[in-house]
Parts: sequence; structure tokens; C-alpha cells
Amino acid sequence: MTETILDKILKQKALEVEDIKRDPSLLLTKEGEKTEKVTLKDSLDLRTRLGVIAEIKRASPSKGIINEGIDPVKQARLYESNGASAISVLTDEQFFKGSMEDLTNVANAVSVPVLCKDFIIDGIQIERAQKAGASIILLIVAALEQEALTALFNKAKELGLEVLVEVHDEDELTRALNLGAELIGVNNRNLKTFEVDLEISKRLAAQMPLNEIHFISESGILTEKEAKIASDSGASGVLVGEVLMKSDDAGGLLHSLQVPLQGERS
Ligand SMILES: O=P(O)(O)OC[C@@H](O)[C@@H](O)c1c[nH]c2ccccc12
Repeated sequence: MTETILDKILKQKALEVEDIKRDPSLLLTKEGEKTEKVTLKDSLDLRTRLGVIAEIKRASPSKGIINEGIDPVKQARLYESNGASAISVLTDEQFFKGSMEDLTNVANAVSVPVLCKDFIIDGIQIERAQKAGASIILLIVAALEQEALTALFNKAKELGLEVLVEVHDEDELTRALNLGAELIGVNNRNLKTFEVDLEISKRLAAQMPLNEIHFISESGILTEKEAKIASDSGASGVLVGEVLMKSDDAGGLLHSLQVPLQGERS
């Protein structure tokens, strides 16, 4: 079988984890200040409009350079002042040109929760994320066996972190629900082929207990039109990167994505 980009990233992550274990000073580049932040779950519970997790993403394997010269702190403050429910920071260096330091700088500058967006395969990465100031971590079901997924999920919870569990098909959704995930993200982009299809969100949302969990539609949200499609599918939030990173008016765009939610949650 040919190696997918996800396989390549996961191989690189295994090396990164070895490095941290060999040299524990790598566990912490810069400490996050311990500021009290509202949880993403609580803030989504209260909303009558679609929540936006706005992302700092300099580059990606599928798009190449997106906005390399961005000042993450300035961008995060812009996101926060225009209503973002959380800020996602891509911390992978090799494929996304991010860093843990970006995350710390952002976490120290905003009062909304910050998501450490990385490919987590080992508990040590969760400790690192927490020390750096993350409030939320991402766990990608496609990257993990169920046993590892459960262990990492439990570890994050013990450390007081929220977990966004990312799925892409029915099997992965079942695994996320069995875990007791409260925040479930459907990535509309297939991490193996890069294909983007909003129908995936719609199809999987129909199989979720939407009154018990928050469903976040991820990737390929470009305008109010896609935000409405996500909201109509039952999403309480969207995760948006590229268009916000490229826009001359990220604040205006962020506002337009916060469309009214369909039904009230019970
Ligand atoms: O830039 P977009 O299409 O708005 O997508 C943002 C976000 O969903 C995407 O960056 C993402 C979702 N899941 C991931 C997992 C790893 C890396 C990246 C991602």
C-alpha cells in the first residue's frame, strides 16, 4: 500500500516523541501562564449562534504555504475580539510550520480556550500541551488504536483538558461515542486523500446524540453558505483555518460565519 500523508506525519511524530523522552527539556519551551478560561463545552452550551474555532495555520501539506508571515498573537486577538469561541493553534513544525511556542504565546494573550492542534500519539505530548497553556487537545481517531485512544483520552481528562475527538466515518464515530467524547469533530477533509466533502458532516451528524454532545464541523468552511450547511446538519461549531488566515477582513468573515443555530438544544 502506498504511504499516505497521515502515515508520513505519524512516523515523524514517533521520532518527535522519542526526542522528548530522550531530552525532557524539550517538554517545555516556554511555560503558559495559568489563566482561568471558560471551557469550550460551557461556552457552546450557551450559544444561540454557531461557534467558531478559529485556527492559526501557517502552512499545510495539502495547501503548502498559507500565510507564513502571520503574527499568531495579533491574529488570535483579532479572532477573539470578533467572537471566536476558541483558538486552534497548529503546533506541528515540519508539516504545518507551527510551534509549541506559538501556542503558549496565543494562550497567554487571549481568554478563550486554546486547542493544541497536533497529531497526538503519546501521553507526553499531552503533558507538553498542557504545560504550554492548551485547554483543549485534538485526538484523531484514524491515527490511534482504540486502546491508545482510550488511554490518551483519559490522560487528558485527568490533566483537566477538554478533548476534541476527530472522526471521518461511521466506525470512527462509534469509537468516539464509546469513549464518552463530549466534543466530536468531523473532519470534512480526508487526511489520507485531502478530498473535502461537507456531506460527511451531514451524514455522520445524523448518527450523533446531538442533545448530549457538541458536534464541530471541521475543514472546508469558507463562507456563510458552508456555515449554514454545518448548522443545518446540527453542528454547534465549525473549525476554520485557511480562509481566516488568508482574508483581508478576518474579523468580518468570522462574524458572518456565526449564523443563528437551528433548533434550541435540549
Ligand atoms: O483550513 P480549513 O480547511 O478551514 O481547515 C481547518 C481545520 O479543520 C484543519 O486544519 C484540520 C482539521 N483536522 C486536522 C487535523 C490535523 C491537521 C489539520 C486539521
